[in-house]
Amino acid sequence: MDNQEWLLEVKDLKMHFPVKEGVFMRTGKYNRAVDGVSFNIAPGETLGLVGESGCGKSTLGRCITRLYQPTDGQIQFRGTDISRLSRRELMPFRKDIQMIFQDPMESLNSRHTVGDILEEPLIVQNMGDSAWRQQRVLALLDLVGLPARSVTRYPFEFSGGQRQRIGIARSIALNPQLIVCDEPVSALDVSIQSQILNLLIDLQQELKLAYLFIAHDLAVVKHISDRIAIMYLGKIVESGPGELIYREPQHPYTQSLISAIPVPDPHRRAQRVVLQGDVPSPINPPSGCSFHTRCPKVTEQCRQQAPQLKAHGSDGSVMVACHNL
Ligand SMILES: Nc1ncnc2c1ncn2[C@@H]1O[C@H](COP(=O)(O)OP(=O)(O)OP(=O)(O)O)[C@@H](O)[C@H]1O
Repeated sequence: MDNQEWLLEVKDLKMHFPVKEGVFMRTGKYNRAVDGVSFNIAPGETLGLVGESGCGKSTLGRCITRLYQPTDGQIQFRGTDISRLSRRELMPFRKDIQMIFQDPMESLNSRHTVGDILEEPLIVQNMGDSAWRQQRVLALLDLVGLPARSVTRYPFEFSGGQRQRIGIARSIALNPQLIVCDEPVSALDVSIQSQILNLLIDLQQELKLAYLFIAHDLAVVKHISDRIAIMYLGKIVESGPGELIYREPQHPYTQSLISAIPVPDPHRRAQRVVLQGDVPSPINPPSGCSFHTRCPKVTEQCRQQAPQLKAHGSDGSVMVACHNL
């Protein structure tokens, strides 16, 4: 894949939050929310990023959109490392990388009309005159399946699914190339989830978008992802083509996530991999392989030595970090 032209190349990315403790709120320890993550996304591709709550998915997404300044590592967007650019230097990239949030109510300004919300990014980026922007707002509403009369309404007047459509309309307003979708359907009713997922798939084809699609549930990313990366305690433990990850999960953690997806097949259910204990804290991650405290296949080597991602699977397209393969 060396000749591939990637849209996004993330290299050894780290985001360590200082933990303030004691009466003097001194910083001694760090929360290693993202602890050396590397992956690529091609133009128009969807990478599904899956892991339990607290594994660092949102933090990773916020680093890529540069809501956070990462502690270390690189974020190459179309060949430029944006990980350390200043606010001003980031301006030309802002329109290319957008984010959709889990809770549209929190991310949409409730005191603004939908028209104002959708026009705002166009104004910030100095795009067109007022008449052009009004047309653009109507076109955006049409793209996400909302009626033109929505422009004068406020976010609270819409249902959860409709509000997420507004969030999506805002994210595509500036014709981005990459959208970080941070659990965009997790807060929605199951019946609405597939409508929003289908909308995202349609928009991707129409607008040639690439997605980093974050979810805690493997079932949600199944239909939308070309490739999937599994994250555990700040690190990617397995990544590869979605279909292969579902069919032949290699890492014991991926196997446990796959086996937790309800299937009507009693044979599959019998193979359920149940993990012991809770996810350790990213402030004091375990030595060696950070999954070893919950792994059913743990060995002495796992306790002492952190495994590196290595190529596995029938065609070598799956990367897995496990000593026992
Ligand atoms: N702004 C912040 N300041 C300090 N610590 C943070 C901050 N944001 C996240 N963390 C910590 O970083 C770790 C990873 O959190 P993050 O929200 O990225 O995980 P997540 O996988 O997205 O989980 P969830 O699905 O619950 O949002 C957690 O331990 C969290 O407490």
